Amino acid sequence: MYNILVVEDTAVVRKILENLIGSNPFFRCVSCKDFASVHEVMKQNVDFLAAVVDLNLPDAPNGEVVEEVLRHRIPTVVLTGSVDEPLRASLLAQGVLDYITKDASYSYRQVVKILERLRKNLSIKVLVVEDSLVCSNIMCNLLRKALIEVVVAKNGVEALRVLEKEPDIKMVISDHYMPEMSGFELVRQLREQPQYQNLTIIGVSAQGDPVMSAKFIKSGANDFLTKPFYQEEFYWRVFSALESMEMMEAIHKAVYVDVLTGIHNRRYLFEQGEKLFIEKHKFAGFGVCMFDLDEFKEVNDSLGHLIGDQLIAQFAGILKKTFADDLLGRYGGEEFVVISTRSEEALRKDIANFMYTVRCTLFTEKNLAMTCSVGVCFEPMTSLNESLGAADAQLYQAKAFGRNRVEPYDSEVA
Ligand SMILES: Nc1nc2c(ncn2[C@@H]2O[C@H](COP(=O)(O)OP(=O)(O)OP(=O)(O)O)[C@@H](O)[C@H]2O)c(=O)[nH]1
Repeated sequence: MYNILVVEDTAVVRKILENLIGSNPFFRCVSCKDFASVHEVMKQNVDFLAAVVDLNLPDAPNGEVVEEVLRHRIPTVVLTGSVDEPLRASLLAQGVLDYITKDASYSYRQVVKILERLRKNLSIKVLVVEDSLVCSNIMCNLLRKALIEVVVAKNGVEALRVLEKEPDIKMVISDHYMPEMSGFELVRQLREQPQYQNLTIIGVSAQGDPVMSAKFIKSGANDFLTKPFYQEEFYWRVFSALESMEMMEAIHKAVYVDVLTGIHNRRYLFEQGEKLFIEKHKFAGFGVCMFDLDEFKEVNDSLGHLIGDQLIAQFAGILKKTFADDLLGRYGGEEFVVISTRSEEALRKDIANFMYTVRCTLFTEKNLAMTCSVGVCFEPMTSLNESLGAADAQLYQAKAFGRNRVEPYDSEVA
């Protein structure tokens, strides 16, 4: 739960903000109606994710509250009746994150949108690639003020090294003119590699070359910024690129992830499995394993489907942990498939470990002892479907031979 400080003297506006912010399950609203109460709250050393403050309060008519909140290093969004250029410049110079005019109900939803963005930013890491220290510092400070973690590189070569070391970087903001490797070249090289297809890239360059933005976007960047830029433009371009990225992640999850277990679904398994099958000659091996819980129907029938669901999810969790380096998916109800490109020996060892773990585990709150059967196909086949069919036939054998075993029978994995 994140605390949000709301400072607003008009009761109606305060109520609207309290309702909008309070209806977000991640936020707890702490509201103050005047400057005096802000002082009191500040004495309590509460951690605030952000503050939404009215510029003019009866006991602080000249924006003193903004200064006070910023002094406590709280990211601040200012609410104001109107804003002209001198006010805008002075607010931004003070270090305000953004300002919103109270002219429509949309404004208040925009406030919540910014707060929600700040919350999500806590788990975002951005790489800034820029050879000019001044420009790099401007961008880094803006990103940090919006609670984004920042790493820096001075050119494209360094950026590639950083990205390899820190795979959790979600976005790259890159200048073009840099020694050793330019921004275009960096974008081009990144887009050639499969692991960087979903990386969000914003190109940056100074005015002067009118086709620079087109060149950046054609090389694979998602957006472009011309230096010098306004703080607002920087933030809204970065934020909207992050939102597009998150939307794509959500769509990907809806299409490819099984809701109950959180592991990949059958669609993903087949799509990725086909790719691996085509390239199987490049790998140490190609094994297809089919896992099925034994006498699982009995659990549903005696304890209900909710316990059955918990059991399936727990079972999938053990699979995920054991076969972390392989392609794993939920094939059907309580059937799971692992497609491995590791050596047969390595895969056999992990199947044996998995069987051991399942036998030692007590499942769900009912402490159920369960077993599973496994069908494995290590043989080279002419298609993925044929490999899956062979593994399925072996699974059938494992069930027929009494369950709780691996087929083809092997003393090491049984
Ligand atoms: N709770 C729950 N049950 C599921 C789900 N998907 C499939 N099932 C149930 O899984 C059970 C599978 O039963 P069977 O195919 O007879 O297999 P089994 O009882 O495990 O017996 P063997 O496989 O022969 O050892 C059925 O009762 C399905 O309704 C699910 O998502 N949640």
